[in-house]
Amino acid sequence: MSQAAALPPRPDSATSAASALRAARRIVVKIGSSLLIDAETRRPTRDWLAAVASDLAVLKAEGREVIVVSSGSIALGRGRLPKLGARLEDKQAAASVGQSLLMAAWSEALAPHDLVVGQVLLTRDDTERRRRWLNARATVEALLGHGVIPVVNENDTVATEEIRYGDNDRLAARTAQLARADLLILLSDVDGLYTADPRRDPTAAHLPLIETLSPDILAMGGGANTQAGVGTGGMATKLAAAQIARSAGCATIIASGQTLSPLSAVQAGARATLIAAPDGPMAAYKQWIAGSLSPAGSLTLDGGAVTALKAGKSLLPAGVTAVSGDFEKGDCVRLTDPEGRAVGVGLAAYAADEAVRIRGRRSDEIEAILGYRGASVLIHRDDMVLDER
Ligand SMILES: Nc1ncnc2c1ncn2[C@@H]1O[C@H](COP(=O)(O)OP(=O)(O)O)[C@@H](O)[C@H]1O
Ligand SMILES: N[C@@H](CCC(=O)OP(=O)(O)O)C(=O)O
Repeated sequence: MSQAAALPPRPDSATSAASALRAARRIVVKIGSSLLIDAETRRPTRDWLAAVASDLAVLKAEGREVIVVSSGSIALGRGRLPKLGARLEDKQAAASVGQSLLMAAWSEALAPHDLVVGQVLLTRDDTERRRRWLNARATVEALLGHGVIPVVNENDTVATEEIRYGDNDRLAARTAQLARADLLILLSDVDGLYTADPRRDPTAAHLPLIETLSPDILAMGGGANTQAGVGTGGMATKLAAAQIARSAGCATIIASGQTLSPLSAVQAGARATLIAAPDGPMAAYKQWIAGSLSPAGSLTLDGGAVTALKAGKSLLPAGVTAVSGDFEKGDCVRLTDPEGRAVGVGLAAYAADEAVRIRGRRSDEIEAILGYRGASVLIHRDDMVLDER
């Protein structure tokens, strides 16, 4: 078998946001524009930032590693250049100006705690293409290794619609996956998930613990929401993010950022929603597969195979159009769609040279081609972890 990175052992399953936060060792905290930026002045909310910085410093002092995913570049940039219009290049110019203001605000807030920040700007390709993924992961690891707090945002200055994550909830989940964090915290203007939008339905009930992201739960997120013109999230994107995080074995907390020290508040038991990480031997096994640092090769799938995998099927040789790398039977391989986008990873039931010979062929031809009767699938669904999006 090739080098599968051992995931850090996960803490015992937490059943509340407070216990999940107390147990977490690598934490991604996502902070939305509406919390960071005063809607009237369009400047950073400095007192709030200072209080959050103290919270982060406490976590760091406890030996936890923290990554911040911070929105706000576009809103801050627009605050500084109010004449900018609505064209893509205006938004990108706003992001360019605002991103440096954003980093300055974080740097200033964390400096009194002797904490250094490192700017990490990602586009979707950085988490979907293997080489860039490994590169981004190595950078984040190096920053954490030096005690730095990475401050991540989408690279809005160059990202166009086709290559955007689109919202920072998803970006934060991808960051948690990339960094193999055990906890993702989404700070919002609401203290968790309710059975319906609490702004519209006063009878909506708060849900403190979600163990399975069933279609019923996902439907509670409704559509996207935009507050005061400075945000693009909404509950739907938070649930989508939690789903991505879960696929990487990471729990998610949705909590209110509207108090001065939101992280201490959660740790002390403030109301929040915990979306627990998956449990059980299969989840642990899949986590181990997903944590495999260096897949030894890759398989390109046709569109039909991608659809079949998403429907829970195993990968048949017939759906594979190309094989690359030099992997052995049982090695981890990366799966990509016809456009080269990552679909997931899995353990190959055949070595690379055999996979080359049986790709595109029917399962009942395998024996005649290889001269022995092997598995009827190239990757069994139990040996596969798909990227959720
Ligand atoms: N089921 C739900 N539970 C909680 N909030 C919901 C729900 N459905 C919709 N929402 C809305 O989502 C909002 C949070 O999203 P948003 O303000 O876009 O977040 P952020 O700016 O933090 O990314 C809440 O203020 C609430 O009005
Ligand atoms: N990357 C963008 C933020 C996108 C976003 O999702 O914003 P928000 O809903 O405020 O978290 C920016 O920095 O302006």
